[in-house]
Amino acid sequence: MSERQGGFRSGTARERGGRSDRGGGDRPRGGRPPFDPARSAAYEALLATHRDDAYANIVLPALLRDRGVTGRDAAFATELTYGTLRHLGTLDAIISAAADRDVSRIDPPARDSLRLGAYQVLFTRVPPHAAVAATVDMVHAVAPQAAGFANAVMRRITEQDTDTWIAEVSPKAEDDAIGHLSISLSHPQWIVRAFSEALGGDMGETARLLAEDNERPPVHLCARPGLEDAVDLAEQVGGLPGAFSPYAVYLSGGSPGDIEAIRDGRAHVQDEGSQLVAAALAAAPLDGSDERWLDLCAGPGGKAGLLGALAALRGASVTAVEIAEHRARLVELATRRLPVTTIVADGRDVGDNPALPEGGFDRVLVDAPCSGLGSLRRRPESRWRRKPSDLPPLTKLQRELLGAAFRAVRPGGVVAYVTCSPHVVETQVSVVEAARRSSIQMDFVDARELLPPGMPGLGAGPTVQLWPHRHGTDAMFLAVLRRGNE
Ligand SMILES: C[S@@+](CC[C@H](N)C(=O)[O-])C[C@H]1O[C@@H](n2cnc3c(N)ncnc32)[C@H](O)[C@@H]1O
Repeated sequence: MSERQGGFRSGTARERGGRSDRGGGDRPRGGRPPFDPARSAAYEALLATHRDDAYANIVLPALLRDRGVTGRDAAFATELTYGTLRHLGTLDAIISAAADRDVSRIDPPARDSLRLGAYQVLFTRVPPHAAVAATVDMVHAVAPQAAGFANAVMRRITEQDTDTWIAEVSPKAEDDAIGHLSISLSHPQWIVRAFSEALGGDMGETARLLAEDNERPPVHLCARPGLEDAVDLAEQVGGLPGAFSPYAVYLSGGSPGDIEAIRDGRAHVQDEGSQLVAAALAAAPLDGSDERWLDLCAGPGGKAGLLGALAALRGASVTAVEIAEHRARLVELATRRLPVTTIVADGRDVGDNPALPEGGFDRVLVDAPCSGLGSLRRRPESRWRRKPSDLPPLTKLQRELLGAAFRAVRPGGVVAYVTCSPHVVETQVSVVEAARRSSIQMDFVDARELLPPGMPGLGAGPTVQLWPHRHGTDAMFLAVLRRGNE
């Protein structure tokens, strides 16, 4: 990468004689700007997310690995990258005010350096003088002509605390509640509007949700029923059993890949909400046969792993359908030694594909492709990448897949419709529309009764919306429908 594109010179930070202290350090003799490995990795990762549309959670670990950045430096790089991406809306508003020009008019290399610098000053404990020095050094390296400008902007940013800046750059809540939350809690306006609609217009609760999206997400494990016990697993990993799912364990640190139970297929990584909605399908009461389960959108296989373990306990089996070949392979890996058959197919081909006969299944899961607005805390850049125009093709697909699920389930059998999005267009509207358009009679089952007793904040039913700020889970939506006995 050339200097003009904003990349650092080749070689690792250490090779270039950089320092790894978080304060940015002194300029080394010889006048060459210092680099520290954490900040340079964060800078490159940030650049890649908008230059190459990269995913931070893929590009950053690769950068850290390639450069041999580990331990505290790796943790700091991760905090800088993810934190800057999550708070980008707030940071850009403050940088624009401090620079007296819109961020879109600042060259990308200087802009990304300023974003990282402003994040350190406003949202971390890095001493402001160290954040300023490190940012100016970074700009010296990636956009030397802008070093004086960056110095002035950074110094202005340190002149006020975070709350004062936010009050200055965001509209007043009483004048523009959506605009206020959008800037102060760093989400695009259309997403704030969608969340507030799903929360019945409660702006206080919307603010709590947005704030939760800006936190580092927890890692949840699923102890596969019949193979591992959640309390035992919690002890093994030094974590805590989950609050709601009987299979959940909250991991407090360390890498899931190092856990023996995960390596040998007794457990897997899965958000607790995702566990709850998959288990709800298995919990729905059923008259008659209960042997053939179908997961119509299975990749990468989190829910198929849990359903497969539950099916094994009951002598049932799961057909896992996935349209993308590489994701189907992930399902196969995730369900080894479980009674799960994975097929690469279009889930809408029920009745045309011999593996997907009409009326051939007792329980069907549609974990539909969706906007993913319910897991923004896990994908820090995605709130800026998603657009309202993504929704129409997704909702069309959701309704078609649901229609196929209605055909696939036998009379008296149950269908669970799940999204990792709380957007009402993808949740309530999709499910009601699909039921209305289908010639098959489908009746809502109260999904609240299929979740662990005593779970708070489940609303008035029959569908359920889980929330990060209420339940500590991703914002999973669940509707359960039973096919009429024609
Ligand atoms: C939300 S993800 C499913 C997550 C999965 N159930 C889990 O828990 O790991 C949706 C999946 O549906 C797949 N998909 C999209 N269109 C499909 C179709 N027409 N038929 C089958 N699968 C489809 C996507 O490739 C994606 O892997």
